[in-house]
Amino acid sequence: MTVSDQTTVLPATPAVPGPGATSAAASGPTPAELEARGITAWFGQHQVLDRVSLRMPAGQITALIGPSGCGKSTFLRILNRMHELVPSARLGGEVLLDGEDVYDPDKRLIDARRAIGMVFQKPNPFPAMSIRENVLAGLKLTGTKASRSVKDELVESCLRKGGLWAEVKDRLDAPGGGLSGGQQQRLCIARSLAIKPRVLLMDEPCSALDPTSTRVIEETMKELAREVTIVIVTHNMQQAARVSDQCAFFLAAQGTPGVIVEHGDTDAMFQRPRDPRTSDYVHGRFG
Ligand SMILES: Nc1ncnc2c1ncn2[C@@H]1O[C@H](COP(=O)(O)OP(=O)(O)OP(=O)(O)O)[C@@H](O)[C@H]1O
Repeated sequence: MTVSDQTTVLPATPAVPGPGATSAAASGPTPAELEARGITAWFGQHQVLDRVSLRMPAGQITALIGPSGCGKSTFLRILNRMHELVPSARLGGEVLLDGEDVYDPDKRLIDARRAIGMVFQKPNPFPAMSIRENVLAGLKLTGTKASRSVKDELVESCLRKGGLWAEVKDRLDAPGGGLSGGQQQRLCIARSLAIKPRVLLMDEPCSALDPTSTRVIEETMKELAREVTIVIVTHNMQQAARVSDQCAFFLAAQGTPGVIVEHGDTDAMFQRPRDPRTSDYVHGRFG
């Protein structure tokens, strides 16, 4: 996906701590396993994925890698039902969150988006809102009431988890738009965490950032993986090798939909790939 999604980040993650959430900030969410089974996807008549299956283990970081246009972002957006926002989009297959069908017609869309948050390529805080208001935006959007102390606790805990607290704790009322790009992205991560997702999807979250900010976000991701399963799309092979536990290599041969060529433990994928196409890709020989 080469465009950021300014309008859908909050509707994609609109959930909030439950009623009476006095320990909302203190109690951590539990990471969930996500499993895609036989995912096939289309935009109109254009089929972009063909029977893609992948298990993304709880509490681990799974990196989706592969050349441009092979369907990584589409796959990611299918995981939290954002694909269906595109009018021409269709899909087949199943997505299971800890064994429960994310697309079950009896389940509410909001629950899927609550459990499976998303961070986009381009940092997209609400620029005029304060840092504090940005973190709490999910609560505001859904009209959930919480006491000042609960909100304070939530703001601090999410900013700490996002690796931003030390840099902003003395200016929580300053506008989010005044932060650097890397800080804005960490603010977006904190905002996603405020609704306590069990899985966090990240679509090239560092591609607009400098190397220093990138490393800070990578450290943040590794810390977060203890409490939220992470699935990241990245074009940066070093990043995939540094942060992920598992990798899935997507490829779409000329004129055919994307498939997963190989997936598994990241070290093995980089050091002993089974498929020569994976070897060529991870060693920079194409893509
Ligand atoms: N909203 C859309 N409408 C129509 N076609 C789309 C849409 N989004 C993506 N596609 C097409 O689906 C295919 C897969 O795109 P996708 O963005 O998922 O690939 P990707 O692997 O994430 O690419 P990149 O690495 O460049 O972001 C491409 O052919 C793309 O043109």
